[in-house]
Amino acid sequence: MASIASVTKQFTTLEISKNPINNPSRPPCAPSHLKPTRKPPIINIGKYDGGFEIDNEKRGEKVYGEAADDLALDSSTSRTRPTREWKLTDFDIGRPLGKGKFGRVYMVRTKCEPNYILALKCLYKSEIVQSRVEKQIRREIEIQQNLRHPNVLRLYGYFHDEKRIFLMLEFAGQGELYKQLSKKGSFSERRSSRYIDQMADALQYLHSKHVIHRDIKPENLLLGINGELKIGDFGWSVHAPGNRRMTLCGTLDYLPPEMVEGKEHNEKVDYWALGVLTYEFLVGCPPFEDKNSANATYRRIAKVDLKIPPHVSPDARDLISKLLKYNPEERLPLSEVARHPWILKYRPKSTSKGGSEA
Ligand SMILES: Nc1ncnc2c1ncn2[C@@H]1O[C@H](COP(=O)(O)OP(=O)(O)OP(=O)(O)O)[C@@H](O)[C@H]1O
Repeated sequence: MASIASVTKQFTTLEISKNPINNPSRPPCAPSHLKPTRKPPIINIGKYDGGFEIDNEKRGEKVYGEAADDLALDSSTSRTRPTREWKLTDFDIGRPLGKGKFGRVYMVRTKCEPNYILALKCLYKSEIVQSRVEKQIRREIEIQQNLRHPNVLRLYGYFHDEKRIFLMLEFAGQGELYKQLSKKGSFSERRSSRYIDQMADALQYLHSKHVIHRDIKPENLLLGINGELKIGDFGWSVHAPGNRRMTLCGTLDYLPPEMVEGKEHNEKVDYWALGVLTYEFLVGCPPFEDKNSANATYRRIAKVDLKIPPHVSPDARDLISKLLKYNPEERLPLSEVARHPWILKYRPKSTSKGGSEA
């Protein structure tokens, strides 16, 4: 097992080469990965000063966004280098935003002017080593740090101390999409269509960068301050320049037939997941869910045993069934998803795809 010192060394020397992620080996997924536990340890990253809420106009603070490249890592060169060294004392620590498997996420504000607000994710190195996910976390950082898209959560940089790794993330002001879906049960056709439009755009961007996400599901989606969708978790993604990968991973309900059957797969796994997501938004549960057993779900996926409830509109039904095709090559390409009547019907005329009037 790797030592904390070796993880520290990895993060000290983390640099982005021209082809950084050419060996995305991952330990075979145990069933526990397919059914993630949601009981992370409680970890403190330091003094909590009582917190602050966003009130940008009054305080003159900026929410860390597209224009905040002055604080981000400089990726203009092939070897990404920090434009400055960050440390915990550079931030005022605000309210906790949530807990993950390896640590807590806090809203923070940079002490230096202008006062940017962002999310600081703290990961304990000992937990990472214990769970043997060093490579996975490293890959997640390498991938996410190089992505720039309005519907992909930005990772501005990272720093670490002896015990912890801190990720400087774009602040997603409206929190988790999953929570809203649980609260509402399902989304309207308009809202679902707006999200799927943004997802398709983000996935097209990722695939153009040879990144396959492989773990699209509501739990991995956040919402920005204007309700725009943000893909926020790259823990299972791979950088696959022209390669097909054999490893089985992803969330059970979102696995495509080729992965269930242990076959090779490519970026079209994300097309399938987009179909599952569309269904779950509209219906409130994933299409092949079988609460009796995982095997029953696998069987339903392999047969593409798809039953769409009658309340789903014909256009949405058409899109779902064109994405949920057994043969990956027959799945509707993302460029055509963007032109599908169900997407065009709800796309605002004048605005870009970035926002969502949920
Ligand atoms: N950038 C962010 N902006 C706002 N809230 C966030 C942000 N990142 C995370 N959160 C909140 O913090 C919680 C924990 O996030 P984290 O990414 O650590 O864990 P997770 O995605 O729930 O699980 P896992 O540890 O399996 O990745 C999220 O569920 C979310 O509520």
